[in-house]
Amino acid sequence: MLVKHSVISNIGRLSSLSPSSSVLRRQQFLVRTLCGSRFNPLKLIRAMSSTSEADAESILRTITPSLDPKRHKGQAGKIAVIGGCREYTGAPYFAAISALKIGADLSHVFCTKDAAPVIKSYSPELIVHPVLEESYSISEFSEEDKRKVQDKVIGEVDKWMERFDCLVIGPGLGRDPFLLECVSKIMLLAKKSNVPFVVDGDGLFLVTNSVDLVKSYPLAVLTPNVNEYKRLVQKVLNCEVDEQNAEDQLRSLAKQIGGVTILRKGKSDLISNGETVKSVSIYGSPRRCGGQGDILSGSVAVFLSWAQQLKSGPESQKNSSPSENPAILGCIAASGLLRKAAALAFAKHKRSTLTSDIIECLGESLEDISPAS
Ligand SMILES: NC(=O)C1=CN([C@@H]2O[C@H](COP(=O)(O)OP(=O)(O)OC[C@H]3O[C@@H](n4cnc5c(N)ncnc54)[C@H](OP(=O)(O)O)[C@@H]3O)[C@@H](O)[C@H]2O)[C@@H](O)CC1
Ligand SMILES: Nc1ncnc2c1ncn2[C@@H]1O[C@H](COP(=O)(O)OP(=O)(O)OP(=O)(O)O)[C@@H](O)[C@H]1O
Ligand SMILES: [Mg+2]
Repeated sequence: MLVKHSVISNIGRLSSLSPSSSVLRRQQFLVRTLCGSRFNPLKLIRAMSSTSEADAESILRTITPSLDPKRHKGQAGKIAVIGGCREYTGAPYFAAISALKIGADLSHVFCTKDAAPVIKSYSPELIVHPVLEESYSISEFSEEDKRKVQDKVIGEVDKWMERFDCLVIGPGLGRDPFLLECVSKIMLLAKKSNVPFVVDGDGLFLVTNSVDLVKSYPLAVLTPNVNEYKRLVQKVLNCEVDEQNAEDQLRSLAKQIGGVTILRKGKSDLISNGETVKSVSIYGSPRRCGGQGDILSGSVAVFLSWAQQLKSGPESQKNSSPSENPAILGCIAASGLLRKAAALAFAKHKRSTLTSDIIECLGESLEDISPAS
């Protein structure tokens, strides 16, 4: 037992973990492992050192590009949100406007015809394409005409695909079967063009039922909330969510889906691509108003694009770009910034804090970490 105690304290010194609640849970799990009959110090050391609280602020500083007058419109990011239907117009708006507020140059929304005028009315900054169709609008069509409509939808998105740095698929998409079939074809197009995509909201409903759509695509990021994560774990790992062993389960899930990046939202955000697991536990806000996940998905798209630019740009030759993969960096940066902005918005608005208030604080929060000049 003495040996076990010294192993624990040495691991404690070796690991640079900060005392977030997920880390505490993990330590409790490890102590249980230690006291159990199958004590394996090597396994324990590996487990202890594999999850760490990410330094989100330092990553934000590294990947946020400077505002160079030589750069032209588009270079700071062209994002497209695929979402917005009769029921939900707020979610795609939140994701698309957050991308602009962080610093992307252009933000598009591909939504249904009904949702488009509403989304346009929220902001003249967004480029809104009323191209998606739901079953009710084609219910009288023959199978052949339905095919034609589908081809037209895909064609409209395809015209733009190569120009986008990242897609956000799912905020306010709804679950209409015809619409989701079109969206699965849009995912195939994105993969063909090597365009990264973030899957959120109803996009995760689609992917959970057809995991092959994202399997082994390294440029896919999934951002499930509690419910969406539960459904994904049940479908892919065929078991229930294990809170006591959250990091290892997340790693297995990401690995099982072929190394996609998963950002599991919660009290602490946990991020894994099947290899490393990082956490972001910066204190955000106690308000749980709807739409904060939409800010997150739009933000991941921008930061992922910036991290990827850094990796492929001249900085990478100077060995000054971070070694971590751009999807992981994008998730850490987005989670850190959202939490900072939520804290700032809450300080100002308290109980009446809304998602729009948090969006208003994105710029100030990023400025605090990475000043424009
Ligand atoms: N303004 C807009 O247009 C917005 C539109 N949105 C869009 O809506 C679509 C559906 O997305 P979603 O998130 O509402 O669906 P889902 O995850 O099934 O949750 C549904 C229910 O699950 C529960 N629940 C949730 N969290 C929980 C927790 N931690 N722990 C326990 N239970 C929890 C809770 O149920 P309740 O407590 O009411 O029983 C909750 O109501 C999607 O397209 C999304 O993008 C949103 O982005 C918001 C802003
Ligand atoms: N219990 C919590 N404590 C602190 N922060 C949280 C908590 N739950 C979620 N968050 C933060 O809020 C953000 C949005 O997560 P949430 O679980 O609300 O997503 P969502 O349900 O998809 O939101 P949306 O309403 O946009 O669909 C995450 O980045 C996470 O950091
Ligand atoms: Mg959501």
